[in-house]
Amino acid sequence: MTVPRGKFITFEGIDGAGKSTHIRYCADLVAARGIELVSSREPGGTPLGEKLRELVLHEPMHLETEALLVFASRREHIAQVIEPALARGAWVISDRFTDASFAYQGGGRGLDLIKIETLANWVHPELWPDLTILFDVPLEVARARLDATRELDKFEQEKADFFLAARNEYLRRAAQYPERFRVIDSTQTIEAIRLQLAEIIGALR
Ligand SMILES: Nc1ncnc2c1ncn2[C@@H]1O[C@H](COP(=O)(O)OP(=O)(O)OP(=O)(O)O)[C@@H](O)[C@H]1O
Ligand SMILES: Cc1cn([C@H]2C[C@H](O)[C@@H](COP(=O)(O)O)O2)c(=O)[nH]c1=O
Repeated sequence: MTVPRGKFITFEGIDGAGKSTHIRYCADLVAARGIELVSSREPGGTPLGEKLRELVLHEPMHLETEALLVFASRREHIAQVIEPALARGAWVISDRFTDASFAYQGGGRGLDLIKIETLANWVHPELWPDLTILFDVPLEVARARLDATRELDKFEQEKADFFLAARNEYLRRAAQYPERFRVIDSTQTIEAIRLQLAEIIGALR
């Protein structure tokens, strides 16, 4: 008997938008349907990917090196985690994927979007998420949430212009791919966001 392929769901948003807060909740929604759920993140998700994450988040580097490293981490993540899980019918929720490269390396750092498109076509020509949930929030709100919590990494220390450009690129992609993206107004309460998420995840078959 052939197993139906699993669903690939990605969570996106600028740092502090609130995506990580909702991953466990969505994972539980999926698991409650009796579906195997794999929860992962980028950069990272594999032992090598986590080493690359440390470099990307903490070492200064050329913007193209940064782009190449996030795609190297992604290649490993797809080969070791995402594809095997989808093939056995599991659903995968990844905290970020290639839309983050468009937003951060493209929007934020100003890397030519054609180069990111080229890397995406090389690394995952056939694979795109079935659903991308974009947690959208004004920069001031995201910053206030971050400042209240932890020590900031290299990206989180970027200036307002970086995040404005990253947010704009996310919104541009959401408008370009409306069939894949769902945009959540992340200034709402956690409870209100959960209600929306339950509807979105519940509709995914
Ligand atoms: N809707 C919300 N209302 C109020 N506070 C929130 C909301 N969502 C998240 N928070 C709080 O904001 C902080 C940042 O949230 P979270 O870590 O989920 O953001 P994130 O988008 O995953 O950030 P990063 O990408 O940097 O990991 C946390 O302290 C969390 O409790
Ligand atoms: C996948 C990906 C991520 N980034 C950046 C975005 C964030 O600042 C960090 C990841 O940290 P998080 O708090 O776990 O979300 O990495 C990036 O610049 N490019 C990417 O492709």
